Amino acid sequence: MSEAAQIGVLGAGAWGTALAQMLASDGRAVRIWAREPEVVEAINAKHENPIFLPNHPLSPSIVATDDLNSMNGMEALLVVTPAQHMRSVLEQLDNPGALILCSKGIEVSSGSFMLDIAATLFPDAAIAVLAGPNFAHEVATAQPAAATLACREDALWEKLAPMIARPHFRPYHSPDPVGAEIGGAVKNVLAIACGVVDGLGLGQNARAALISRGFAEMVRFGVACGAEAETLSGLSGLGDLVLTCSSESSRNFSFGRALGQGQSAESLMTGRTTVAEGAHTAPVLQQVARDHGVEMPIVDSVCALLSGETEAASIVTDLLARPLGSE
Ligand SMILES: NC(=O)C1=CN([C@@H]2O[C@H](COP(=O)(O)OP(=O)(O)OC[C@H]3O[C@@H](n4cnc5c(N)ncnc54)[C@H](O)[C@@H]3O)[C@@H](O)[C@H]2O)C=CC1
Ligand SMILES: O=C(CO)COP(=O)(O)O
Repeated sequence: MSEAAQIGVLGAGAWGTALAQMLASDGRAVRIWAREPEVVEAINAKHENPIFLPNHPLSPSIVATDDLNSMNGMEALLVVTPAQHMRSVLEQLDNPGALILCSKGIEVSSGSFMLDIAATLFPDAAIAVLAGPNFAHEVATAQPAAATLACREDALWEKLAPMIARPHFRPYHSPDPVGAEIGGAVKNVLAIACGVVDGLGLGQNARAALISRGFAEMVRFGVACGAEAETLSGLSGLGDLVLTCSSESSRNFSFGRALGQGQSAESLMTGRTTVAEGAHTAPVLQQVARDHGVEMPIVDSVCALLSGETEAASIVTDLLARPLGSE
């Protein structure tokens, strides 16, 4: 029997489950909250999560629960719900300990970043952001990965880093949680655009151009929202952008690819159990960017495609037809 868990994971989708497995890879006790009773049952009885992370055996030191109350009072709690559900889940806690935000998105109903939601709900809590180029299935199989663990206070980094670091998972400190979370939220929308280009068969040059110009949008937006440009050049910004824009393992890239191949956004969203965060974030990102006076033409194109206002083929023509200017 292992000791009581000091670290918890809120949300047992692919990423929450993979993080729990990474944390438990040295036998440490980890408690994970799952929304679905069948996920709780499968993790506890069979040490697997066939719904959200199939074919990955899990450590028996991971204990799942459907009781949110039992997630209070832990030393650290990784928050890994989809962005649109983070508020409603966190609202049910009253004393969650240090929060490590791992969701990548902007709340549609309020235009809020995850950091702002968590800080409003728990003004006294220590809050960090964990973000980087990290596909769940690779982290779950202990393939090497690195991520940004961003928090303003050095003391919090010193407390959390040894709780999170494992031989195959290396966190790097950043003092800029705003930048770390913006990189993760924006890259999902840009990955949809890269998927569209792939689905249309437009080639590698076009994709590299989109990644570079998308990164310029990310930096403009981030800096306008108070991020450091340096953070956006790191793991949680450029690193995650490159990963997500280059692989069919990305749900956002695959979503965009299907759009590029002619499927509608509506049909791709219907009945979906896994999350393509960029599809939710795109319109609210566009709005927040406009509020800050920031131009994001690639994000605008993704929004037009998602709303059915334009077709996949014409978004690329429209981008190429923009007035010529400096890089
Ligand atoms: N999968 C990955 O490789 C990575 C995912 N992320 C981020 O982690 C977050 C979670 O994504 P995944 O774990 O991949 O999810 P997933 O797509 O594997 O699973 C969907 C999740 O949504 C939850 N859910 C559905 N309806 C809900 C509701 N009403 N209230 C609360 N939860 C609800 C389900 O319980 C499940 O945990 C996202 O923001 C994603 O961008 C970050 C890094 C890597
Ligand atoms: O955030 C991720 C990798 O860092 C996962 O990307 P997708 O949500 O597009 O699968």
